[in-house]
Amino acid sequence: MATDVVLSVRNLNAGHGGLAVVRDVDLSVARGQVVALLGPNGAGKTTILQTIAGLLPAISGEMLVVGRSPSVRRPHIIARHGLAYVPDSRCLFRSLSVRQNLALAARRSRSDIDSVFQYMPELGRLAKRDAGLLSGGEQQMLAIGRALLTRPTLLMIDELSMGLAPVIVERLLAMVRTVADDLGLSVLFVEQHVRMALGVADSAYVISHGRLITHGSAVDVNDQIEAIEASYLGDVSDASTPNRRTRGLTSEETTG
Ligand SMILES: Nc1ncnc2c1ncn2[C@@H]1O[C@H](COP(=O)(O)OP(=O)(O)OP(=O)(O)O)[C@@H](O)[C@H]1O
Repeated sequence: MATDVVLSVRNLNAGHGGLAVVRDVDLSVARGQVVALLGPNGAGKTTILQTIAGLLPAISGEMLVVGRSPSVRRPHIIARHGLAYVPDSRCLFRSLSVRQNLALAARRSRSDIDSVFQYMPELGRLAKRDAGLLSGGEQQMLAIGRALLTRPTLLMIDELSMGLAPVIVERLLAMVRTVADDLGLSVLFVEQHVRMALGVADSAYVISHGRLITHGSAVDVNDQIEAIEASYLGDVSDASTPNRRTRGLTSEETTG
């Protein structure tokens, strides 16, 4: 693996209970690159992230994640070596305060909690509030802040926009881009708001029914997106509000 590649996935077949839902997927993320993983519900995006994180076994294929091969027996190893994964459930300690949630993450890395507040001043003002009382956007910030305190080389975020209004998603995406640029962090994120995602990403992968249908620079994928939606992803004009999971990709034009 070239040193500037922090994630390399080749011919990945992955799924649940030995049944493949993801087939022959190739994917790579370079150091400092922000990469979007796009596709309709059920396409296999979460399965890919979970397999990369070592939470699901790969059926076949090769993966190097921050220089290591993920192992379901020891997923903490790649976490220790620089992978941070923010699942769509966010997994916060709801009865602990914002500061306590951050302190737990900062313990091992001895990171400075205040460095998170620099990027997310709202969280600083809410430091004493229980995580369970935060709004959805604030919870997502906390989940990302907590991940950043582990000083990752690669940050993976699943469904950043889950339950959030588009205006909040836009702010969070901009914040993620700024952090990536400032820290030289690589980011792989799953996002339903396609055009917003392409607005901040360097490159993107689009999957449908478990297969990669295209990838390229964000500009190139954006140029093809209408054809991609029409050919592979179905009509998005019936996409529901961004607060709900939708059948197709959510287009900002359809959600306001
Ligand atoms: N634990 C599981 N056991 C069996 N099948 C599963 C499990 N989790 C997901 N699947 C199936 O695997 C396929 C891919 O699901 P996955 O969650 O990876 O898709 P996704 O692209 O992340 O979708 P979404 O955008 O809705 O989160 C779906 O058909 C789903 O029903």
